[in-house]
Amino acid sequence: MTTQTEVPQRRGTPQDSGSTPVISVRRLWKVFGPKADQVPDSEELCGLTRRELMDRTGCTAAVRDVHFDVSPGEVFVVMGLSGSGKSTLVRCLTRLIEPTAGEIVFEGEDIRKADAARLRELRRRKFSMVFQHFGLLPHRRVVDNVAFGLEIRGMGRTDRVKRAQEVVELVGLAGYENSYPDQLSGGMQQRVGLARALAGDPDVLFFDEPFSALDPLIRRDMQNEVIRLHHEVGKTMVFITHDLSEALKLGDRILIMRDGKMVQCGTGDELVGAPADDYVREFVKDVPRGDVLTLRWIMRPAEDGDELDGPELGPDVVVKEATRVVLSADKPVKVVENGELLGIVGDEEILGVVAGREGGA
Ligand SMILES: Nc1ncnc2c1ncn2[C@@H]1O[C@H](COP(=O)(O)OP(=O)(O)OP(=O)(O)O)[C@@H](O)[C@H]1O
Repeated sequence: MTTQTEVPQRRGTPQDSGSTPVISVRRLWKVFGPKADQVPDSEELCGLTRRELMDRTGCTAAVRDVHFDVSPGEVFVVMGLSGSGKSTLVRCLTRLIEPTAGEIVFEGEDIRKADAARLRELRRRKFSMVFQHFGLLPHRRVVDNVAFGLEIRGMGRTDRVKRAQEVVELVGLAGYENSYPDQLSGGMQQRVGLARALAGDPDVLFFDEPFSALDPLIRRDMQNEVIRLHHEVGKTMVFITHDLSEALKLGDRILIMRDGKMVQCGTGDELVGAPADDYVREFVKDVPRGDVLTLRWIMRPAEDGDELDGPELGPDVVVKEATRVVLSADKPVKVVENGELLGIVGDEEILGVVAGREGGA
């Protein structure tokens, strides 16, 4: 039996692709094991598979030559199967794990050069993490868990309780301020985790498989919660998951990893419409294509004889949302961007998606 991957509606992409990246990663390596730092510099060792490298040197290359940029306000998802290097990669970004080689620039600052004091400062003020195992302090009430980071920063009690109260309300936990973690369900505990991460008003939120331990309905609620919060607070987010539907739902862009290497980095429609290889193709094969592909992927050039006075839609409209307009129009829909006619879409193209005939995967 094949299961269809659920793909809820993606929201609009907020990132401004022309802006300076918040995080910029170049040639990043993390190798565990003896003489790890020799690996990235050795053409011969770099060419080995993970298994061969382990057999030859006893080293595991968890992250291999990864590069990407994260734009301000973007939700950037790192996706891959267990052991593909997601957690190691994201922990390298905040130097919870020391990278072996490569460059990580955060808001213009070379993170690899930061000393211990600067790293502490960055972790307190600029980064926040939300983990799968919520990491709440059991003997502290919700409000004091949320205020914990502010306390460490030295904020006075009145101010930190006021701020904690605001974020408790923001994540929908008003009324539970005085509860203890073990009095809350898993989903609610993770809301406390979210509130705690937001309390210090960080520049980037890192999520390490935060919802993996939650049951599917709660998980869906929490995904929607992240989308809502993202709309409200507009934070840059880096989100690890092994779940494609979660990646497609949350991610403006998705980096797919395999064996420590990046296989493809792109928007959901790029991964589905133009998978980089068979590995990605296999990943995305059960995605309902009409939910992800946009008109850009299915339009055809206008030809002589096409009637060009039909309705207009933009190229980034998702096929599912365009279906009604296209099928009810008696002329092809024009795909127009900045006044320029890019192509047309008629019943044929829409039905092609339904039948899985359009190009790409
Ligand atoms: N401290 C370590 N020492 C040696 N090898 C490690 C260490 N941490 C991770 N690895 C190895 O690095 C590889 C990547 O691990 P990582 O935990 O980053 O993957 P992941 O994609 O996050 O997997 P999961 O979803 O299971 O957490 C794995 O082969 C893992 O065994």
